[in-house]
Amino acid sequence: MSKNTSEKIKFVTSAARPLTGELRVPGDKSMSHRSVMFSSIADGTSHVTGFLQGADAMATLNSFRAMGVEIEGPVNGELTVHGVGVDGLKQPQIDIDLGNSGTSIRLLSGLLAGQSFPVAMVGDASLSRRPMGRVADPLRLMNADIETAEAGRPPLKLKGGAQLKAIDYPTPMASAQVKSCVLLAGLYADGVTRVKEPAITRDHTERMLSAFGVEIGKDDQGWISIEGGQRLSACDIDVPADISSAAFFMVAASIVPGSELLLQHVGINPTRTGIIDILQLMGGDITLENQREIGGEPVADIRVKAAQLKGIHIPEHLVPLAIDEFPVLFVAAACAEGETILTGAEELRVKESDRIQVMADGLQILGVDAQPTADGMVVRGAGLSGTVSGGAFGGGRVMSDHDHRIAMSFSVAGLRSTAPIEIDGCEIVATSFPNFVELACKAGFGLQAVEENE
Ligand SMILES: O=C(O)C1=C[C@@H](OP(=O)(O)O)[C@@H](O)[C@H](O)C1
Ligand SMILES: C=C(OP(=O)(O)O)C(=O)O
Repeated sequence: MSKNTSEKIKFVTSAARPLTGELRVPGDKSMSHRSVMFSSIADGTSHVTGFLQGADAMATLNSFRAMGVEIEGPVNGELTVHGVGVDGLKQPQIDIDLGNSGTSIRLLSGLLAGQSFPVAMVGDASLSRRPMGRVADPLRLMNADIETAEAGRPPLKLKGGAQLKAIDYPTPMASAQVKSCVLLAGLYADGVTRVKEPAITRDHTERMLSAFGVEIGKDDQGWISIEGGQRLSACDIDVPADISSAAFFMVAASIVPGSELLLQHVGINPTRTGIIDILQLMGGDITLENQREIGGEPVADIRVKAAQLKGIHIPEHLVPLAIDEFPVLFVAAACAEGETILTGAEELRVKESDRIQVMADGLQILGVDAQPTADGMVVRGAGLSGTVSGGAFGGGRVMSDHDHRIAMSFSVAGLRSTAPIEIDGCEIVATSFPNFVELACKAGFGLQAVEENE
């Protein structure tokens, strides 16, 4: 598959065999972004291994290069970053282009709000539709001069030169990006900045800042605190495989009878393991092996065997812990016996696409009874026997809406489809999982990436 996202690629599924073997999916996207951000503003030279060489993390990396940071690599996931210190970034000569990446633009707004220079951040058509008021609001409370386009959308313009002041900020939504934005701005603020979230979200910012020597507190009321003026000391970061990428294979091996896959070296931070909990509640056969801790993050090999899944009402407290996995969980639900109900997941509507609507549209095209709701979906599963001889999906042509996770989720649906599924707009898969087709085919998928002539 091409990494050039300007080429149009469609995926076409075909007959699969049971999925077997051992594989390592690419590095965690959230940690890859943070590894570059934090090592760039650290004192000294940091080494990163396991870095995700996907378009989103590369957008973050290129923005620090544009701000004068010398970065060697990535070569085979290895980077050497010559940190410039918290006050060493330089004004970029161009607008920073963050492509498709919400994490990049939202974390960078916090990190750059306290710099002495102005900066403008832009993105692709999808990012340009996503809400930025959620970061602009707290940053304004901290005294940042930040401008958004109409309705709080990108581009984002930071004037620079503001002396930030510390705030106490209860985030209105469960969002690690908003929490991280405020904490990173807090690094540049006078006093102690505190953030409290309505539900626990991924804590890679807190863990990785600690690894760089920053003191981060958390009290028993859930307030996370950071004192401004701290410096970061260079360190080495080993990024484990991304559980959000492993999720496609967890569902795939669960729904194809006779499958058994071992997913190696996957990050199992408890703020990310909602996918495992939900699949287990549905009857999935998933076990963790060789659990260990690497660089302050828990890691394991994950063994997944085929199982007859059953429908459940997904507990709402698991929603933020599996927030990126719902597109593929809807595919699992379509193969389960009975009804699966998702509620409390309205955040899915403001991701790279409206993941509730786009998945419901595609599932309906494939013959699945999937009803979107304001904050989730109701999916009536086909069970093991399926609609036709083991199939849970009919074939058809579905849209990814240029959303990487939707494209990969419908590829997983192809494993239990009675006819080929054609998925449009799959060049976007390169944002998080550039070698998806190669690994999927190695495991037993029938999947082809085809260049589309418009
Ligand atoms: O902080 C992060 O790295 C991320 C946080 C989540 O977004 P929200 O903060 O919008 O929930 C998640 O969906 C995204 O893929 C990565
Ligand atoms: C939501 C996602 O990423 P981001 O917000 O960084 O674009 C994702 O990868 O599913």
